[in-house]
Amino acid sequence: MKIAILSRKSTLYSTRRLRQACTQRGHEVKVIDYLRCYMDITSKKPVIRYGERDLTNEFDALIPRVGASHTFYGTAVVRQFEMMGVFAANSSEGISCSRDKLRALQLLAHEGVGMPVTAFAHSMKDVNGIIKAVGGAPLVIKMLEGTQGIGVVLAETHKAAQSVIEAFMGMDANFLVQEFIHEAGGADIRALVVGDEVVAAMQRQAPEGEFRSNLHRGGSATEIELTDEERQTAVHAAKVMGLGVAGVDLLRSERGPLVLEVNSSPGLEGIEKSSKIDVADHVVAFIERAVEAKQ
Ligand SMILES: Nc1ncnc2c1ncn2[C@@H]1O[C@H](COP(=O)(O)OP(=O)(O)OP(=O)(O)O)[C@@H](O)[C@H]1O
Ligand SMILES: [Mg+2]
Ligand SMILES: [Mg+2]
Repeated sequence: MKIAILSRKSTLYSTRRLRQACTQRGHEVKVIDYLRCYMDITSKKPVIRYGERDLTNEFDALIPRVGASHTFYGTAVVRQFEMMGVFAANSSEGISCSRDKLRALQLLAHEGVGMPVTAFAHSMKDVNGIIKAVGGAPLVIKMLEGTQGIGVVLAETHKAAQSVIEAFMGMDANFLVQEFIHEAGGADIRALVVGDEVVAAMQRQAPEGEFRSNLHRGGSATEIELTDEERQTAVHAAKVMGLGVAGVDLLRSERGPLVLEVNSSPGLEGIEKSSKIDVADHVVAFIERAVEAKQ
């Protein structure tokens, strides 16, 4: 097969590993900077160009690695390839869906995927209302644009919750308010879903005195064995988002696994190193099966 990896940089760990896996499994592979793809969307036959090159009939399959800051353009490029009949490991729909965090959580909840009790509001008049909706303090407040744990705040008292929520509202920031899962103990689980199964998992543990387990906040990754329920929850969440490849973040709670979010371009470095599993190989094998089933 001819496979395109849509990525801004061929030197990134995940991009490198995916490229290696394609080659090792006997495929031709090219890394394409999706921000340099341009398209004629008006012609009857979709066209996609990359500098001087016409990519229109070049590839059988696509591995999108669209960065969070380029969702809009990146998904347009993926959509253009899809309209040319190219199989995408993650569809443009799936990527868009998971990137809109609020919408994603609403869909997951609707499909019965467990998650911390989550609420959002717009008006200052409803501050006490949303605090009550999630069961009162302690609670977690998250800015929707945040990443790597930045913009995630633990408010331990009602007063603290009120003032942080009012401050976010005053800045016109988009945020949600969430029940604090105390028993997670500063740890979360990343489950890497490929197709219908969890192929690798890791636990991330926050350092002493911190509740956020993000590796960028000093968290540490270790191997972990998931329960059947955790596996099923992760696979179900990826399915609801419509993603073939997904990093599903879970908390362990007294009422079972709770999903925090679903990532469409999960990083491979932390998880491959801590689990010692060749995740990239699983991704390419999944693409082979999907393309074969389509023919
Ligand atoms: N409701 C919660 N109860 C307990 N701990 C939580 C809760 N929500 C988040 N955490 C902890 O805080 C960390 C960061 O939260 P979250 O993953 O939601 O935001 P983020 O990492 O900034 O966003 P992104 O994953 O998109 O980069 C989680 O990994 C988890 O350890
Ligand atoms: Mg996170
Ligand atoms: Mg994330």
